[in-house]
Amino acid sequence: MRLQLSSPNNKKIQKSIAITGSKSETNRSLLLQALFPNIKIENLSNSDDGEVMQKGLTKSQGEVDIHHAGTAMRFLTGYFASQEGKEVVLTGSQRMQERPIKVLVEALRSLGADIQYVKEEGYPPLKITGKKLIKSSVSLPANISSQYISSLLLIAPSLQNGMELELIGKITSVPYIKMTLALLEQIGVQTSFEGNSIKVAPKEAVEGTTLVVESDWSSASYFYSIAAMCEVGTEIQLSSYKQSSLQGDSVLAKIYRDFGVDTVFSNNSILLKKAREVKSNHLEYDLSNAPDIAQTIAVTCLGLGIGCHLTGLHTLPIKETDRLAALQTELGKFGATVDIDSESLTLKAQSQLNTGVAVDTYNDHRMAMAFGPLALKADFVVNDAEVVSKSYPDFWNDLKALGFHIGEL
Ligand SMILES: O=C(O)C1=C[C@@H](OP(=O)(O)O)[C@@H](O)[C@H](O)C1
Ligand SMILES: C=C(OP(=O)(O)O)C(=O)O
Repeated sequence: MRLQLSSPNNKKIQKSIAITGSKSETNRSLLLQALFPNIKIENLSNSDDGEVMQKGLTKSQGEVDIHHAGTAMRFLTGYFASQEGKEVVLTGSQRMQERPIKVLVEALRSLGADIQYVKEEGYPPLKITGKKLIKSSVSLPANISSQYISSLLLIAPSLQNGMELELIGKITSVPYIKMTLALLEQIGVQTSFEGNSIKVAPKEAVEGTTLVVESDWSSASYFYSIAAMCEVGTEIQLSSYKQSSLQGDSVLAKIYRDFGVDTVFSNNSILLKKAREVKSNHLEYDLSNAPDIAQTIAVTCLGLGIGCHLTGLHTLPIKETDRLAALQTELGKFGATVDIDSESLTLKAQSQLNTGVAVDTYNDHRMAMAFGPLALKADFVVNDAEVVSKSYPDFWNDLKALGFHIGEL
């Protein structure tokens, strides 16, 4: 699906949008529910990633295909490895077969798991023969993906002795690890995280608990970007959010103050208010704790003619696409000068945007969604726009509700 995007007629937007549940909280909660059936979940994500996770958890034999969902791939690897009697081949899209999983496989093997590579060593698909895992101590590198750590933590309470993890090297995407631990605490599991050591106590059963999934903060980022590019006086209300979030991307409320957007928390929602014009012409952020909002911020800067230097982006090359390369190419189509290295991106401030651009999305929902708000500044085309369903299927409809002109080509 190719979409032609152009700006709303009125750039002082006043609207409310309900956003689907966090895919990260959803996929953790679903796994915990599979282990402890007394758990109930509210505000589940309607995303593709949530759906493949839900479906995957119902299988005990044969092939389980999780498409592009990194969390489902990593979390189900730990789950199936620890389920005696289940035997599956866990696979995903072509891109998923290029996203590394060796660190997790080695860690699980050291706990006694039986996992074989079906094709290339270190990458999905995986043949997993579930076993009762007896050991409880494991150490693993922590600088590649926090999802490996969360995968282990999620099964930890179901092991007879719980788990002790030693994290090696600099820990990346830390808020996602803390989110996993917080959800374990919510179901009554004892955990501790000190320095590079995490401990999780075993738990035989969980009393009836309801996990209420907060809406997705990474999805909210696109509305922060819209508010930033709109006229002063714009107010966009998003639900359901809370001030003490488990999601690291809630740092958006702080970051977007630099773009003139204030956040007011009230009654389970946030109000994004474009309160003032931006004064800076260069901004710098370390996003190692919030990698999923890097694309949004880079595009906001482009739209506002602000230069930026974004660091802590070492995980971007192994996400849905190589996001550093993809950003350089697609920002470049609008005339931007972008330098990248293995962990950073630098965008030069510029005031003019090229027209007649078609943005490619590389099977990456965030490439499509990050560029969407830029229609406030220039008309352009988005290729393969349906990719948004990975985390936010209603994205284009919600943009239409804000007044964006969106037509299928
Ligand atoms: O645990 C999670 O839910 C996630 C962790 C992050 O991945 P990395 O830890 O690989 O950076 C993030 O990018 C991803 O969208 C979701
Ligand atoms: C990196 C992402 O997803 P995952 O790793 O779960 O595929 C994302 O949603 O930006």
